[in-house]
Amino acid sequence: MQLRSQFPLKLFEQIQSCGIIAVLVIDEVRHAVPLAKALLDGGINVMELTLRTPVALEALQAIRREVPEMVAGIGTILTPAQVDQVAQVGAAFGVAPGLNRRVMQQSQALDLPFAPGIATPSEVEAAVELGCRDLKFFPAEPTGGVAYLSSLNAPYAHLGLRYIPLGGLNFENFISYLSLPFVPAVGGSWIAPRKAIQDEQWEVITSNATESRRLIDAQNFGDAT
Ligand SMILES: O=C(O)C(=O)C[C@H](O)[C@H](O)COP(=O)(O)O
Repeated sequence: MQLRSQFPLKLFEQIQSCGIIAVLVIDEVRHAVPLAKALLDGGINVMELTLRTPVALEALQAIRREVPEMVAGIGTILTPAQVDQVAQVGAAFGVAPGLNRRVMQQSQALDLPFAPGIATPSEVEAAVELGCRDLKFFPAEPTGGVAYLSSLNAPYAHLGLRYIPLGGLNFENFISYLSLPFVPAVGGSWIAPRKAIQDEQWEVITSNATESRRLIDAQNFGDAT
């Protein structure tokens, strides 16, 4: 079985070389641009704005306009109609906490790079059936972390699946995931928690990003492709 990445090579390489997708819950559109700049200043150029707040799509448009170096995707995509909206505003990619066949098919129809969420073997197999090679592992820590993911992937190792773990990651644990050869990047909200965004703590966010990037650079990871 030959699976193709849902992500075009350039996008995959951008995600892999950043190593971290900053997950963001944004309450006010005016926070979008300073937030994106704060992340960039700390060396993080991949972000996911979640559709948990109504301003996410407008925030993404502002970032595309004013901070074009930022690779901005959308998360928490739960319906095919949301896939349409996300593709229309030019998101770089989409993700969801879970696997929804209709959402996946719509993203394929619209050529929106999309990684569905998986946490069990049955979900992995459903994603594989839909032709997915790139998966989001969610919620990573409560499900069993690095040991669980290694076990989960073992029967599928010949398929070359790649996982982006999210859920419960922080400064202490995210590096351990990146040492797995089938993990090109991780994601999470530890760099820019919702409260820090609400309080406009841009220097804190830059410093969290810088520290996270420093931890990655201190390792010597092999090529995870
Ligand atoms: O809704 C989505 O599409 C998501 O991407 C969910 C996020 O991955 C997690 O909410 C991040 O979890 P924390 O880092 O523990 O806050």
